[in-house]
Amino acid sequence: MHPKALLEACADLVGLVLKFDHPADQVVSRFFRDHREFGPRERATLAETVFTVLRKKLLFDHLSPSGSGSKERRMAILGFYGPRDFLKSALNDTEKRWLDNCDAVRPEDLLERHRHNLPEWLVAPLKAQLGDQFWALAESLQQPAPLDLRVNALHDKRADVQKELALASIKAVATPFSPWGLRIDGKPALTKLDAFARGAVEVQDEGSQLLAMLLDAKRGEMVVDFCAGAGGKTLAIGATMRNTGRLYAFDTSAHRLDALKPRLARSKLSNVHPAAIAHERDERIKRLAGKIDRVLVDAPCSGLGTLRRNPDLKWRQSPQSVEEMTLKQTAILQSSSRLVKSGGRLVYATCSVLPQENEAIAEAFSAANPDFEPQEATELLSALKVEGAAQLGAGGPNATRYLRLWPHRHATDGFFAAVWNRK
Ligand SMILES: C[S@@+](CC[C@H](N)C(=O)[O-])C[C@H]1O[C@@H](n2cnc3c(N)ncnc32)[C@H](O)[C@@H]1O
Repeated sequence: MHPKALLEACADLVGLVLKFDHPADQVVSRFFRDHREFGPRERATLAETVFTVLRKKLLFDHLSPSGSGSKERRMAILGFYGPRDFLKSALNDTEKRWLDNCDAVRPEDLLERHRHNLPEWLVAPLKAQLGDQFWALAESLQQPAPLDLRVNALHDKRADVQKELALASIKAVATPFSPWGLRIDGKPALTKLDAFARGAVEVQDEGSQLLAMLLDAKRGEMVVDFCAGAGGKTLAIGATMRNTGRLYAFDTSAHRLDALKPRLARSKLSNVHPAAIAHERDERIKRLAGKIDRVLVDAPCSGLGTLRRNPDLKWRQSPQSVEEMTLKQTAILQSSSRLVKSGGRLVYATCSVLPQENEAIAEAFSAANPDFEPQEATELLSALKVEGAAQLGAGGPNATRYLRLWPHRHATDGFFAAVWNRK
């Protein structure tokens, strides 16, 4: 495709995404459905360009007024994903000079907000937690996330799948913490691979894999994945149960559970029972009260730990939306805890980096429920032979109690987990 046409398409898509009417990944998918003319490479350019614009929006808002053409076009030029000479062949002389001037701006001459590209309300709680490390986090949140796979340990060995991928010219390295994970170079078309079709691999961030491990579900148990969504963690848990026992996958969104079905078919798991529930106090939950060995609550959250993948969230969330989320999280954790039988395990997890959605929810739950004994999450992972598990804790006074994963420290999304055993 001609560079000029591709840049124009990038500008159109930037314009659509910056309306913030819908999540960016949905806007991008819809654009591709409506424009079948783009091949895989052009799609990659389009998607990465808009995601770069979202990641560096404050910087680009600062640089773009000095340029010419529409705002969408200026933003698309600044965020363009591809070789500079290819981009320049789509620009007029004025735009080329402007881009050279923008490229020459030195980071040290920029204001802080143009370097971290985060909304102010998010900066304070992150600095309070991280101190100087805040800048390492801010930098990592402006990069694309790596592509992680989970090998279905029920049928395949990680080393074998790694060799199989190498034969398809896909370089994959073992993830440092999860024994099931492979980290891929680039973004190859995985769905065409036999390993994908037969359910040997699923796309899943290493951090999500560690959350599923923490539940430590065993053969023959009764287990609930309370907020199962499209079942990323459900599939990992079903495999640790060696396809035995009963694993309920609950979610209030039947639509999300529908996306679990083809994945379940590929995985060959037959112990998973997806069910849409009306809300966290659904009749089904009451009937199972006190009968479940292990419950995972992968709670709905702000998603602010996934900004590498969903950079629009930093512009779509607000202190109010986070506050509303915490009410939901408290209610869901309390209700789902009723399922846990005596001696059973409860895991609360989020992909947020905010203490309000994490430690605050866990501590309030512990205070209100003395029959649930907090466990040391990193010690549980050490016992499961996760190498370097001690590095996965929160640091400070709760060094081992909570799992706290960070993009800049662990190369995973930002995740939190708390674990209790019921007395
Ligand atoms: C973080 S996502 C789950 C992701 C999923 N566990 C995975 O690994 O792919 C949170 C899920 O909670 C669901 N949810 C929201 N409110 C709920 C409720 N009251 N009870 C159960 N699930 C709920 C949402 O529909 C969403 O799918």
